[in-house]
Amino acid sequence: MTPVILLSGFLGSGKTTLLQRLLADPAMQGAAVLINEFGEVGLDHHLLDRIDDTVVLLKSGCICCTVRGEVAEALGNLHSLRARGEIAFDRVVIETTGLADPYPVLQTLTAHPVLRSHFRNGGVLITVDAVNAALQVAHRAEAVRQIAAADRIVLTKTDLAEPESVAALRTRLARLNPVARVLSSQDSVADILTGFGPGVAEFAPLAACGAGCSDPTHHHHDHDHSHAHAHHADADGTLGVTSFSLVIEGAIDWTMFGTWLTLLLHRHGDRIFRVKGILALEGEDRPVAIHGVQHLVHAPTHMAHWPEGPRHSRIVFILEDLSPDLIRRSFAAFTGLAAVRTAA
Ligand SMILES: Nc1nc2c(ncn2[C@@H]2O[C@H](COP(=O)(O)OP(=O)(O)OP(=O)(O)O)[C@@H](O)[C@H]2O)c(=O)[nH]1
Repeated sequence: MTPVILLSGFLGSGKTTLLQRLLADPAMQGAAVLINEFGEVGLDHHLLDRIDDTVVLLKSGCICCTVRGEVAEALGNLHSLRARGEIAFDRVVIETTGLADPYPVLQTLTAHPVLRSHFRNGGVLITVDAVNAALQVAHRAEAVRQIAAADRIVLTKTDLAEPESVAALRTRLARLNPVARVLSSQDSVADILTGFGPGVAEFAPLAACGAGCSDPTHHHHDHDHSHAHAHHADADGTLGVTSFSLVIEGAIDWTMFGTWLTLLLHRHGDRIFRVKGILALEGEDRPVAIHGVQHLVHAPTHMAHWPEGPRHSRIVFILEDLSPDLIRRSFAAFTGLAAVRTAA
């Protein structure tokens, strides 16, 4: 039975960064990877820098409400390819969207008539952002569900947070999920992986079930249903959580862009869960990856090379109750650049 590790954690909490580290470890050389992102434009597979037949990008959408079938299909395909000797893998890592409830994905594994005889739950690894988690846990049930479903929690960005707030977060996490082991992204991959992969026990019983309960034994259809709709713009005009992207032709001036992004997140960060993008910057041959999470702007990083296709800047936003138009207008007014295309 091939173990399936579920890697989840709220938007921007460091899943792809951790995955990249894990995949570089010899113990994970044989891992196949499924990536699911919220929104129309997937960037994570580019940011991961590993492209082969064992990396599968699932179609956009929320893994917990729309693409369960796709997870099953993708796992089924991987299994068939391996059975025919076309690829090899000894475990699978699924990186879910930051808004996913891990439980339905695990349910897919254990309930599917075919998959259940080839794959097993290899553990739930959750990244928790030490800078933003307090806000996320207070306002987003998904963040609580992910923590409650964890076998192991990796605290990220402890290097950017005050020690007292990290200590308070650890106390909060222990209350939400007393059985998960909590490590930090500063820990070695060996420590993070110990107890993971083949041979791991089935996932631990959950404690501390409240509003964000993800205990399988407490899971009801009604709960699942309302949760699914909470991700999307409501029919009555309430915006809800929306995703859109800006595509910009031509090189961007970094100083101007950085100032715009900082001001935008300063003003609206509570309602901007995530900004990430690949930028074509003036004077740079290589693309630059940018990340923002709520009020936090991360240092930009150079990517190794451009992904295939036109070398346009692409910036993805995930917003709550904020109009994409506001972002578009603000971007155009500040930078003087109009997006050539936007996807809602
Ligand atoms: N300083 C610091 N930055 C980190 C750490 N972990 C992640 N980051 C940064 O956080 C930003 C977001 O990281 P990602 O790995 O893309 O987060 P993600 O959870 O995959 O994001 P989504 O898939 O959009 O939900 C990037 O700029 C990372 O470099 C950490 O431990 N310390």
